[in-house]
This record gives sequence, C-alpha cells and structure tokens, in this order.
Amino acid sequence: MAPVACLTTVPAEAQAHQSFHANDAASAVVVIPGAINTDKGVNDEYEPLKNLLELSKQILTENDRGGYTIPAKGLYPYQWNWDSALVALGWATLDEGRAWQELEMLFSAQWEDGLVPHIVFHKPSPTYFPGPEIWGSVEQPMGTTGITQPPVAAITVRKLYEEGVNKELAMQKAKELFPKLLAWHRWFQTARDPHGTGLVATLHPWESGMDNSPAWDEPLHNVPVDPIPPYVRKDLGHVDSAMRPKQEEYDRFLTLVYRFRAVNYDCTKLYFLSPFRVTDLCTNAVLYRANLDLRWLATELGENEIAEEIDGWVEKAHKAFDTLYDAKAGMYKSKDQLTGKLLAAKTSAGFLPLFARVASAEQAASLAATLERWLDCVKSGIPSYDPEAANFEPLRYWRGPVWAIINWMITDGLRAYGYEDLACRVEADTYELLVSHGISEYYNPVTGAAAGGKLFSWTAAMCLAWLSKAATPAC
Ligand SMILES: O=C(O)[C@@H](CO)O[C@H]1O[C@H](CO)[C@@H](O)[C@H](O)[C@H]1O
Repeated sequence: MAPVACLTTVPAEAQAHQSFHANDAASAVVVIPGAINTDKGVNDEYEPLKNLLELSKQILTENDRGGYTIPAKGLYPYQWNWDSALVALGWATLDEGRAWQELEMLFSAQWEDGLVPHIVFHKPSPTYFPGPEIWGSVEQPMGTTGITQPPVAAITVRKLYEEGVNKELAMQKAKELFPKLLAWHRWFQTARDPHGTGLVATLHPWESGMDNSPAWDEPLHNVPVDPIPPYVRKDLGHVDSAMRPKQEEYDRFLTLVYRFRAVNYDCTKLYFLSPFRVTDLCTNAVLYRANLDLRWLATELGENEIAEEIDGWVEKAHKAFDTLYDAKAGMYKSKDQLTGKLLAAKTSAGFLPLFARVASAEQAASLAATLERWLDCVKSGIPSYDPEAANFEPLRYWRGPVWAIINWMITDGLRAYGYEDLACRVEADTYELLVSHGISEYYNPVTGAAAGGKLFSWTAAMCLAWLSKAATPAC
C-alpha cells in the first residue's frame, strides 16, 4: 500500500454517489446529497474525502439522540462508554458544545463508587439484548450496566481542552469533568487492582471492548456455563452470525452478568468472585495514556497533589507493563490473572502500548516490524488478530476485522515513536477502506468489504477527527 500521498488516486467505484439510508441499518450503500459536490472551491482530488466528511456528519446527526450518540441504529440503540468518548472527538470538529455534552451525558450515569458504566440505557429500546431488565430485573430494570469499558474519556477531555477554539467553554467543562474522571480512575486503582500490582483487571469480555478476541478463548472457556434463563439474541437480527460472537461465548457473557448481578455489582466483591479475570492490554494501555492526560489536566488546573497521586499510578504501571512483553514474539500480550499465564494470542491490542507511550524504543521497533509483517499479509490493515494464525477469521468481529478506532490509536502511537511511514501506511489503508466501502463498524482485511453495523458513529468520528487531517498530500 502506497503512503497517503497517493490517496488522491481513489478507486473509481468509491467516487460513485452513494445513498444515505439512515433508517436502513443493513444497507451498505449510502447516498450523499448531490449538494456536496457543488462546492466549486474544492479541488477535484479531494471529492472522495469531502463526501466522506459529509456522510460522517450526517451519521453523527442521525445517530444523535439528544445529547448522546448511539453507535448504530437497531444494533446498538443506547449510549456506549468508549464509543461516546471517541465520538466526542468527531463532534468537536462540528460543534464543540455538543462534544462536551456527549461526555456530560456519559458521566451523568457515573456510579457513586466511581464506575462509569459500559452502557447507559437512557431510553427504552426493543432492539438490543441484554437490555436494562437483564442487568437489573423485569420488576426493576437498571439504568446502566454494572461493568465498564476502556477509559478513553480523559484522553478526549485533554484533546477538547487543548485543541478547542472556545477556551472559556473548555476551561469550564474540563473543571467540571475533572473530579468525575479522577473518581473513575481511582475506582480502577482500587476496585480493579486491589493488590496494587500497577495493572488493572478486566472481569468481562464486554469490558475489554474486544468482546470475542482470541485472547479470551482460554480464560472464557474456563468460565462454567450456569443454568441461566433462556434468551434470544437480538444482534443476529441485525448482522450476519458469521460476523458476530458465537453462542458458547454469549452463554458465558450472560453467565458472568447473572453472577455479577447476584452481588449487586458490588465492586469490592466482583474482582474476587469473577471466574473471568484478565489483564487486558487494551484497557491497560488506554488507562495508562488516559492517566498521562489526566495528569496533564491536573497540572493545568493547579491540582498538584492529584498530579503526584497519578504519578504514582503511572510509575507502577510502567514497570508492570514489562511483564506483558513477550520478547520472543516481539509483542505485548494480555494475561490470565487466574492462571498467571500470558495469553498466547497476538492481537491488535498488542500494539496499543505505543498509544500509551509505555514501550521502550527497542520494544517499539519490534512492534513496528511485527506490524509491517501483518500488513504485508492482508489487503488492508490493521487486522485485529494475527493474520498468520490458523484461527484467523477475517469477518468475525474482533477475530480478524479492521477497526478504524484501533487504527487511529496505533497510528498515534507509531508517530510518537517516529514511525511516520508506517503511520501513513495505516492511514492510507483506513482511508481507502472507508472511501471504497462506506462507514461501517469494521472491515474484512482480506477483501476490504464492510462488515457489522452500517453508518457507524465511531468510524464516522474517526473520519472527522483523524482522516480529514491525515488524508492530505503532506503525509
Ligand atoms: O457486541 C455488543 O453487543 C457490544 C457489547 O458491549 O460490543 C460491541 O459494540 C459496542 C458498541 O459499539 C463497542 O463498544 C464494543 O467495543 C463492541 O465490541
């Protein structure tokens, strides 16, 4: 794949007018109103990018539910935690006030103990399972889930604060959100690292955000399936089953929910009773980076004691990250806390220590070499799982497909370590996927085909916040 400078030669089919059928979540084709092609001032070469930006804006607007953004119609009808933090980056390019509001809505659901839930059920919806009545009960449905997701929010707050045009608004909102972010990050330290190892535990595959990652095969297999009430999956009514987790995984996902519900999601108990407890690379890398950004905000806001407290977390985590590095494989790996073993699967989360800035120069060089090898194996990267592995599945969710949000994080990391060409290569791949195949949840790295939910919010946000800046001849 050529660097981004070559992006101006976009495949002809990608330039065809597409239709925007916002109500048809299953439609891969999108229509962009003709109006967007009428701006005479824009160089022809940039038409595809301009179309993508217009479509991205329409997707966020269509998925806006009044202050929060659903990931995709039908498939995901509520507010998701890390989705919203990433989507806010997209909103910031359109309306800074709306970007801050996205985070405010998310934090309005924060629990007293500091947890920021993985889903907020603002309004009822019949199209998703498991909904509020499973997390709570039919008699007393819960307003949120009782688990969390990778803590992207502090990273977003720093970006909005630093890059926002409305400085007064940014100062006010950052001040309001800071104590809430801090409470969540403290919750991670206590509820998820009670022994003070420096790395936090993830207790449910849904918390990792990479639900059916091959890294979870072994630890999830060790979760016994309880006699849970019969249930009907709704995801399979929206997306082909070949693109989704399997039934045996769902049975265990649900078993964990019922076990957690039985103790009322008490965060002082869950760590000790969960039959699934892993050190997830994605959560820990995102948390590490978010702590660096929270520390930066603390200094900006004159909270020096808090900055010192965060320094303590970061220092400990820095040392502990080395225990996740497999030098022979040239990759970081997640760990099963219950067996103490590193998990063999090489996944795209293994590159996220670059995003965290926790890898050494030598480790970064190995990661870059591994990534290059992966990219050479596929048409478009980054695959979410080692494309040379025997059980690589290019269509199935987190077991092979490309995710734009992960590409953004890894690209950011590659740049920080000086791998500019490789960063450009990933950007070029991502851009081409979106231009040629629309704005979807994920993409098949072998064919480039779009997969999962269509008209997807965080992919649209990545287009607005990242690719719009990257896809220029300057790269
Ligand atoms: O499949 C599901 O039902 C949900 C469960 O949380 O998970 C998927 O969708 C979420 C919303 O986009 C993302 O936040 C996750 O990362 C992704 O794995």
